[in-house]
Amino acid sequence: MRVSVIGCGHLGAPHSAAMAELGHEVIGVELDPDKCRALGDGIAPFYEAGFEDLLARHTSSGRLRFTTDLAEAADFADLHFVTVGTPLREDGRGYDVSQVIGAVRSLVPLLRGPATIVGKSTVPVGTVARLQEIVDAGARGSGVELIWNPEFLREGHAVQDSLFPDRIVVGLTSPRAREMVEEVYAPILARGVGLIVTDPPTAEVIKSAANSFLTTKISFINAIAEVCEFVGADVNMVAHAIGIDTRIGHGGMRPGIGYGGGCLPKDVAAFTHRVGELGARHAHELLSAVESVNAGRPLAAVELIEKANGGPISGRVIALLGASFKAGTSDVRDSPALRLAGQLAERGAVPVIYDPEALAAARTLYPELAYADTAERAVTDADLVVLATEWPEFTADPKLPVAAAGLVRRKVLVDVRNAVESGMWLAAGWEVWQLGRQPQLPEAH
Ligand SMILES: NC(=O)c1ccc[n+]([C@@H]2O[C@H](COP(=O)([O-])OP(=O)(O)OC[C@H]3O[C@@H](n4cnc5c(N)ncnc54)[C@H](O)[C@@H]3O)[C@@H](O)[C@H]2O)c1
Ligand SMILES: O=c1ccn([C@@H]2O[C@H](COP(=O)(O)OP(=O)(O)O[C@H]3O[C@H](CO)[C@@H](O)[C@H](O)[C@H]3O)[C@@H](O)[C@H]2O)c(=O)[nH]1
Repeated sequence: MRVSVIGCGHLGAPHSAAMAELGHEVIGVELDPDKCRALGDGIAPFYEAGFEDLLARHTSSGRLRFTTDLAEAADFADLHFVTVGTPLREDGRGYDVSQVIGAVRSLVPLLRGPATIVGKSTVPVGTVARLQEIVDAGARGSGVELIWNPEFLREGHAVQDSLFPDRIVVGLTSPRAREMVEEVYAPILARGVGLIVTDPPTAEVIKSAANSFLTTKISFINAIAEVCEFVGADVNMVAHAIGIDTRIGHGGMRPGIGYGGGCLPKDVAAFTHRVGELGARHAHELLSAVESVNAGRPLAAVELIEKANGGPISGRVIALLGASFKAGTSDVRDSPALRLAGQLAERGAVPVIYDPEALAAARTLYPELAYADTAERAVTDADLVVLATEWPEFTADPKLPVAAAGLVRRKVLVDVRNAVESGMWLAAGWEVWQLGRQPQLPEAH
């Protein structure tokens, strides 16, 4: 099939490469000329595990190319994915859907014959109905189908999640639209992946509900971490034990500094606002509590760091390992690690940040903070080491605690992601502090 992917950011770029991998001929449309050029040259404009290889393979095979010209894509493709951004509005009151509206409004008059538009951006309920009016008013003839196909991929796993999703959800209104979906995803569906076919408003709510549930689970375990601190219990053990119950499950329940990134914070904020507007009082109360727990996590981390330091941190040099919002990506949008760095700096400490992939992005966003080009340089002469993003090279490489032990002023690790294998740090003489747990001391090991 000939497909276009309009908006080649963290979702659209991996999606375009995944569509080429499925065997389609793909044209990606990206407004940003630098990003567009890099993608066309097979160079990923951001780090995403496995993406650059796939991109390079399909740009050189000729099955995947990129343009800034929407008209070229309109002429070329039969099916158009819309993957542009839906940031939070500046006043925080819901999404800014102007990129989505703008993309569809520009595309529709360019379509010369039957075509299918498949929206993947995350949008508030009611957006598809607005877009349908634009399609109905602007299409030159009949035969332009609009489908909503929310995306569930996680950054850091974008390629894998695009090619091997848990399920595919589509909101559509005609048998022809269903046929187009079945054709474009045929290789995935042939593996037995479930296709959930529903109406557009239900598809919209499914996406908002999924992200709201994920944040609820994270805030739930973080609230329990707070309880554990009061009573001297161990939140990691609690999460492990309750997760064995299959109704609860272990996935997405790692306690820590809270959720960040380009999706969960804005999606739950926008949905909370929307359910409030709708008058869904209980949903509003529930989601407001989820957000409130999350907003309190950086402070909980700062308090733990102060405890580990034995008092105020003003003047302390703090090595901060991690800047991206999670491991596996260079994305620093709404990064809890950088939020924490800001709070430490506000208290007079000197955070020195290292990240294996996100340094350039972090430097651009917060040029006023201090950075180091290696983990070793970041920890040199540090009073404390804070693990802020759970990259495996920090959590699971036994060489780091040994090397760092000889470079720091004090061997104190504060792991605000509850992610390290503490045994290797304890064995190298470190104290290990984690949220919702008692500190672990090397002599007790
Ligand atoms: N990032 C994820 O993992 C993920 C996962 C699922 C859903 N989503 C949703 O997907 C959407 C995109 O998210 P993202 O993280 O990729 O955002 P992003 O900001 O990284 O990418 C959006 C891209 O669209 C481009 N763009 C905007 N208008 C355009 C137009 N008219 N024509 C061509 N290009 C245009 C922008 O230049 C940008 O590169 C959002 O609604 C988001 O909530 C994202
Ligand atoms: O147990 C957990 C899991 C995640 N997080 C944090 O939560 C945030 C989001 O993590 P994750 O959900 O893995 O990453 P995203 O790539 O933002 O993906 C989410 O947002 C996407 C955009 O909507 C959806 O498509 C995905 O299904 C949804 O998981 C990050 O800061 C994580 O560190 C935790 O604190 N504890």
